[in-house]
Amino acid sequence: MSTLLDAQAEAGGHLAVSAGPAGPAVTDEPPEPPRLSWPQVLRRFWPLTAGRRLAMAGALLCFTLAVVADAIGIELLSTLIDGAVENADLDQFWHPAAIWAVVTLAAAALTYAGSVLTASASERFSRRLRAHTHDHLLTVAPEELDRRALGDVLSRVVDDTEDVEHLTVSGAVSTAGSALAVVIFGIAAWRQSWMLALVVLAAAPCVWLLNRWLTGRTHAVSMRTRVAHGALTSTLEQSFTNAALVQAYNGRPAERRRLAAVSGRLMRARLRQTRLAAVQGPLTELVETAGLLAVIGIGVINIATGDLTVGGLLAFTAYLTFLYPPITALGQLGLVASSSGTSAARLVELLDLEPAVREARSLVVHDREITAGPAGIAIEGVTVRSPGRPDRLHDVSLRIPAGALAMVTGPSGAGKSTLVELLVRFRDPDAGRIRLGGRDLRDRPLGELRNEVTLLPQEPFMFDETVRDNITYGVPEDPGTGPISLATRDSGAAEFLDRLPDGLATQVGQRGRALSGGQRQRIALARALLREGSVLVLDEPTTGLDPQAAQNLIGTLRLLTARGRTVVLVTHDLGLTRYADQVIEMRAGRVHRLTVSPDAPAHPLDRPGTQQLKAG
Ligand SMILES: Nc1ncnc2c1ncn2[C@@H]1O[C@H](COP(=O)(O)OP(=O)(O)OP(=O)(O)O)[C@@H](O)[C@H]1O
Repeated sequence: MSTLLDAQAEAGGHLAVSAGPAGPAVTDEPPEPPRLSWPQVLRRFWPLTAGRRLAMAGALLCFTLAVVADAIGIELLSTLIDGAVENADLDQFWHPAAIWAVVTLAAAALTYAGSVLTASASERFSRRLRAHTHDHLLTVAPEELDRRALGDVLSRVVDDTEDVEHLTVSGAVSTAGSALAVVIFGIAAWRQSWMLALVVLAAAPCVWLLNRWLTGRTHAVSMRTRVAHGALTSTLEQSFTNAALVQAYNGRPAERRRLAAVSGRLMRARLRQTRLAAVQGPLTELVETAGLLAVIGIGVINIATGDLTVGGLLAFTAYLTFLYPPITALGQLGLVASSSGTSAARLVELLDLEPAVREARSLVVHDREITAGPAGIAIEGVTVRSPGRPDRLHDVSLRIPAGALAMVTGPSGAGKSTLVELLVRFRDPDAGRIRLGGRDLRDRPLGELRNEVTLLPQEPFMFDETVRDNITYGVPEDPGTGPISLATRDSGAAEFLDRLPDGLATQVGQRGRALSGGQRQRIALARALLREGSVLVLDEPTTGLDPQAAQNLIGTLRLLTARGRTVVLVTHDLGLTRYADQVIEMRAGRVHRLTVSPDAPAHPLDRPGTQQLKAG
């Protein structure tokens, strides 16, 4: 199987770079995908708002009504100034004041309702998008995920989904709300005095243009911040996951330099971002103050000519204060759209990764008569290509009878793990086919196939749960104590379970750190044995086992084959091959030699009377 070192070297990754004498070389970040425009983001992600659109529309309605209520409040301010204040008459105070209080209360309630509705829609959208992305990534070939920096993948699933939400749900609602607020306040101001309304509306483009100008500058910096942030996460992730190697090889100084380099980039980008943000506030305030002074100046002239009342002028200044926030928000729209558009592109890149294999379009069974047949495996002319390199497998044909114990051996890189990947359909062959019980693997529902063919991977993967949870992983219903005891006995796990502090309830820790390598191996084996599929594929299961445990494992596997299960075991341990019914020796992607024990079960497709199936 290709190793981590291979994968990292291929990806131009951490280890490859750190090997150089140049010191703190920093990995090149993969090029960022081109940013998506807002309409593109909406087209792509709008379907995920299904079921939330009513809440979004409700929120927009609430915000709009709140703006109308605010505009009525401003009108009432004008009435109060020109009536009660101008004439010093308390009688003219109570009625408008009461209405104003009610209207303000209504505006507050509407704003609250709008915020709650938006949050409910946006949080549910985020949850759905994260689940969708997570689910999709689990259909992608595991090696495709291994190729990428984990930190970067996590940042896309956690952070970029938030940005996409912003553009699709909360940002969409608030932008529509801001646009409506500008229209409503604009109309209300126009009704008071068209001349002052023109002044107010003339100031609006200035605020908008200023924010747009700043946006362009901020975008480049925020991109740099984002990239530097991703590099920092990846560097930390690689340092920590390779901590044992770093310590054993005195790699701390190199890691420190690497971290200093990426941290420095993040620091510089953040400082630039802060400087720009610090300029934005005062500049906006300057333009707003200029607008306010213009309104007051022209207002004073209008009051002198009798075209405007003091209340009217106060109303205008209030309109200005209410108008600028939505105008500013609209001006910053470009920034939000561009930074979220970048996030969306990063997310779409993950979502566009092709699943390793596809469900069959038609699950019609062609070989009806053998669907319930034994789980013999027929590998027919299978080739797996690797661009620019020799074929990983080349025209391999094999038959493994149901109930046989087949061992696959061969030097490193011979194609053993590639064969395993094909049997569990982590990928499909580029040519040829594999049949199980007579049916092409591609014609079976994936779920059914994965229940039928159990894989024991080379690496004993562990979740940070209890031993029991790890053993029963992937079993739909709690199997109960009996089958678990049987699996732990057959795998040899029972031997050490009693010595664990809480037996089956012991927490195994991150990646099973609380267990030894051999213990992890046996728990993984128990997990595989607990599953009831008719084929068991084991990739180097004896690594980490002592000779006695390896012998016991063979005994267990022989028990399984006696019960009719087919076992394919990849091993470098040639001492084990004498227990096999078939030994398949691979070399350079081809079957070099096939040794069949005389006692080996016959393949169902080779039995007389089943010849027609070969044609099917
Ligand atoms: N993801 C990959 N992309 C391209 N080529 C690959 C990939 N993984 C493996 N290979 C190549 O395919 C060939 C077969 O690799 P494979 O992992 O199947 O060998 P193996 O016999 O299992 O080796 P080992 O005993 O070291 O695990 C090798 O030449 C390897 O470099």
